[in-house]
Amino acid sequence: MTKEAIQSRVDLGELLPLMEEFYTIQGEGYHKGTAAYFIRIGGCDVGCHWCDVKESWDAAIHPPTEAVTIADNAAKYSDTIVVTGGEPLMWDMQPLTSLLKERGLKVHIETSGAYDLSGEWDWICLSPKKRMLPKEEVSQKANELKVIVYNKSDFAFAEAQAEKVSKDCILYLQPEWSVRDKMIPLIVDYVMANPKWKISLQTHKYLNIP
Ligand SMILES: C[S@@+](CC[C@H](N)C(=O)[O-])C[C@H]1O[C@@H](n2cnc3c(N)ncnc32)[C@H](O)[C@@H]1O
Ligand SMILES: Nc1nc2[nH]cc(C(=O)O)c2c(=O)[nH]1
Ligand code: SF4
Ligand SMILES: [Mg+2]
Repeated sequence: MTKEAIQSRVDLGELLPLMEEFYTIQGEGYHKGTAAYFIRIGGCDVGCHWCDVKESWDAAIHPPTEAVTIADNAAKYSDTIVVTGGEPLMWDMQPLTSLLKERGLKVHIETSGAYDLSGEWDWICLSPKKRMLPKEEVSQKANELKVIVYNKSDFAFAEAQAEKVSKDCILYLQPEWSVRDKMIPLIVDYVMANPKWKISLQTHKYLNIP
């Protein structure tokens, strides 16, 4: 395929810059503890300074991979698939998610919501970022809102984001990993004072699994 042909198939979402895929336990949020196959798509320009997957940011270093190959492979491992990144919504997720749904799989996304919603999802985890606020449609359709708490100002940001989600959306505060010892006590106090929120921890890091 020529460079142009590859690019036009990436633009259609038929090829996706695949960084890695792995079978593990969902560590975070509502589905934590559930075995799931993770598909990590490269490319993100949101620029969180504490991002734990900065190697994902440059899409150009991740090979354009057939969505059908990704779906066929994922189906061998699990009935629950988590599409993450990078920022998966930078790409058209319709081809990949319809291939996963055709195979009878439950399809979840981890997203900042900074790009328009594409794809068919059984579960949307929205983790909004101040630098690039979520699109309204993603906020409205989110099943869980997972706000990362790096400093005290993130509580006010979390409340503002909670105004934009549906009434059924489950609300989580998750400590940023590098400051967890400092922020966990503040999050504990905040959740006890504001019990519409729950705590989410990156339990996979405590379990030493991917
Ligand atoms: C790496 S991101 C990829 C998906 C998407 N770009 C997003 O931010 O939602 C996956 C999840 O990890 C969270 N995350 C990333 N770095 C983190 C860190 N250092 N501490 C806690 N959570 C982090 C993100 O907020 C997001 O919920
Ligand atoms: N086990 C595990 N759970 C996760 N939940 C969200 C993750 C992500 O990076 O999107 C993640 C991850 O990287 N590993
Ligand atoms: S939006 Fe997600 S992948 Fe992008 S920098 Fe932030 S945490 Fe990392
Ligand atoms: Mg992760």
